[in-house]
Amino acid sequence: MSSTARIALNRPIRQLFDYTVPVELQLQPGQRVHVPFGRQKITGIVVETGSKPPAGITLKPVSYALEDWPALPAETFRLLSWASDYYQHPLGECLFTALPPALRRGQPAEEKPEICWRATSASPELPANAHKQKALLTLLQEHPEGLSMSAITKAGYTQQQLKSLAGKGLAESLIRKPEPASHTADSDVTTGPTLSPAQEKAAEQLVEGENGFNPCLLFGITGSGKTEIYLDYLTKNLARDKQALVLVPEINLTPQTVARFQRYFGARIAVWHSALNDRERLETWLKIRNGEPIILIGTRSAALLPFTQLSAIIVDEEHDSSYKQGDGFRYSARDVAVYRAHLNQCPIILGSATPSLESLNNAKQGKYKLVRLEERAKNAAPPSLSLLDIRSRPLEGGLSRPAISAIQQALNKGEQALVFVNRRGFAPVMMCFDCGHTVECPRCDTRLTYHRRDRAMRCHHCDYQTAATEACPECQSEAFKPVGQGTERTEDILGEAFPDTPVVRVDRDSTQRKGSIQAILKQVNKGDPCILVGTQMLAKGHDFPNVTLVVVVNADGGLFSVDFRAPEQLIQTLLQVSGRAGRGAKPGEVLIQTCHSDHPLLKALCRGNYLEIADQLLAERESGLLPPFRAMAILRAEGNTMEQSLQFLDSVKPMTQRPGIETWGPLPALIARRADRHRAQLIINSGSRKSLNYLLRQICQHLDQMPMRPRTRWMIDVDPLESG
Ligand SMILES: Nc1ncnc2c1ncn2[C@@H]1O[C@H](COP(=O)(O)OP(=O)(O)OP(=O)(O)O)[C@@H](O)[C@H]1O
Ligand SMILES: [Zn+2]
Repeated sequence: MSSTARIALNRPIRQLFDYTVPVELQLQPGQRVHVPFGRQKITGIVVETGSKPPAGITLKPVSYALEDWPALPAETFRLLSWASDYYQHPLGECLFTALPPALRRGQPAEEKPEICWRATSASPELPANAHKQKALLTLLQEHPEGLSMSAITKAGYTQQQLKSLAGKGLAESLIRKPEPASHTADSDVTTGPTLSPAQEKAAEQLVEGENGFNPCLLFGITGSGKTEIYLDYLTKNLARDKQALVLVPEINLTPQTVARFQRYFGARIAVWHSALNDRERLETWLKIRNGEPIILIGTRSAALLPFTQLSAIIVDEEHDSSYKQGDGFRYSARDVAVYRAHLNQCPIILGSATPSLESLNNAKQGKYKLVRLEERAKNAAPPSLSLLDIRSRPLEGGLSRPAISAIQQALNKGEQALVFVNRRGFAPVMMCFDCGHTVECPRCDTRLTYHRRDRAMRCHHCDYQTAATEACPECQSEAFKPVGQGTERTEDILGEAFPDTPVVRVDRDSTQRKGSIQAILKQVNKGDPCILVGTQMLAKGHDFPNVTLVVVVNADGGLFSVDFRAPEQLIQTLLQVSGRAGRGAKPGEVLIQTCHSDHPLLKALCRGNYLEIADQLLAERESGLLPPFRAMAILRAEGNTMEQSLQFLDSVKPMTQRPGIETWGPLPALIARRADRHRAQLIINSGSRKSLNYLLRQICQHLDQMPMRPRTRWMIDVDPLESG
């Protein structure tokens, strides 16, 4: 009799599928197989073999195995199974996130030779108006080694244009073999500065104590040289044949970090982030799966890759909210990484100048070792912070006189200034001063942001946009004006105030083009006087030695939010952006404009003691029965009407009425309507993680069996970062 296997598919359903296994196939968990599913044949992953098939059903057989080894080795498989249960996300989708797109589609797990294109020696005879083709031909001629199709499209040309050239015999294809993985010769590798005594002490503390699982929270102020510590740690402790994972919030923003790692480890460094193409992903994935001694620097999803020799993990800026996936499989890469270190019995370093309250609390409870670094590298002093009350001051485009003159002084001294604005676009609101009309998104409960550069009104919550108008669309009045500050507006004001100084804007809009952030960083790092204007993109990890002044245009956004995490996030952002000042030889100054200069949180911020603030916030969380003192999950519903969403959650609520569980709601979400979906939420809290997990599992089972009205979607968010 043939045996059976349970297979996970890449489908959003909490269900596995049984198949018979032909006798000649030896299957093991984690292996990729091809299976019939309905009328299709699709890729599946073996979860269990030798399982008992349900009685009375004739099973279809597995078609074949895609390879005779498990794409997901045992440790990765266990990690993802744990995550599936912890986050209540279907196992199939969890397992498939650990595969590169090519392998999800069922392509072979091997590096494909790459098809490249080059110019032939034929003499060009192109029509005079074929400008694009001519330009493409020139590009190909400049690259005799050949260009891949993806490089050609990235340069702005189409497949059609290439085909035309090939049709005329002007371009030809060639096959380029993947380069063999080069192992770095020792001579390529340099080391960095010697550690300062304070860094030395921290580095020693990191390795003290037990081998094996040894989580450390490296709490080092901004500019204290945490990256140097990571490098030193890996140099001394990572064996030459082992793998390490270095998680970073956003790789593209800080290309210098990768460059620093490469200086130490040369070709051992690989990167993993969303801008890689399918081919690059497959290549890196294979190296990791094959156990090559890679040090992988990657964003969120790197935490799920199939390492087989993992023996150290570093999570830089561990407080950063981009570690949490916001939709689908809502995992926290930081928390998954901690669990993974536990599975591997290997050390993990969580580093930050503003650690999350979760991690600080773990340190307080002795679960993590707290290692502190309280001085800046290179003898730089921490920046001095002060509040600028703007209630009674005239503002010019959101900037007060003292802020403008501080910028002037910095520029006079040949230094750079950074102005932080928490919104992109020109202004968050357009308002008519005659009839009071404001322009709202037709699909969301939000106002449209005015983008003057593109003459557009855009919703930052859905993809809606419309042309901007000069007059009020309601009463045609000319008194139709922008209200509030966005980066574009601040950029304009600064350009007028300082006509002889370059003003560089850094936000999602200005950095969309590939390479633009690199160009910006290059300009700033030349060190000539300039003014940087930008969103929290500027707060993250940058090391600009000549920035001595940071101005925060308005700090008040997070002070009165209903989201319980808002104060923590506000303080973290303000301290991180402040930390960009005075990292070189010259001292740094930070001016924070606010209408609430007597707010205790902001006053504490100016004393610069993050631990004091964190303790205060932790005390508030404890008395409010909030995380990290409670385990929290949110059941969210999205329906065609708010009533429908609330009713749905009301119908689930009775299931949660049991000892040890508290619920809040159901209530409409902070932005109740988004892209025409009406959103409501039920917050579920428990003092016991286990009880919460058990309850969530029951809720999922119950809801999976419920006949649902079409268009009412529900999802569970465990350890949510947004609760508004
Ligand atoms: N021991 C040292 N000697 C000389 N320079 C150092 C030393 N350690 C670090 N530096 C330099 O100090 C600067 C700040 O270091 P780094 O970027 O690692 O700080 P960080 O702690 O990661 O900061 P942040 O949290 O603000 O991003 C860098 O330019 C780095 O090269
Ligand atoms: Zn919208």
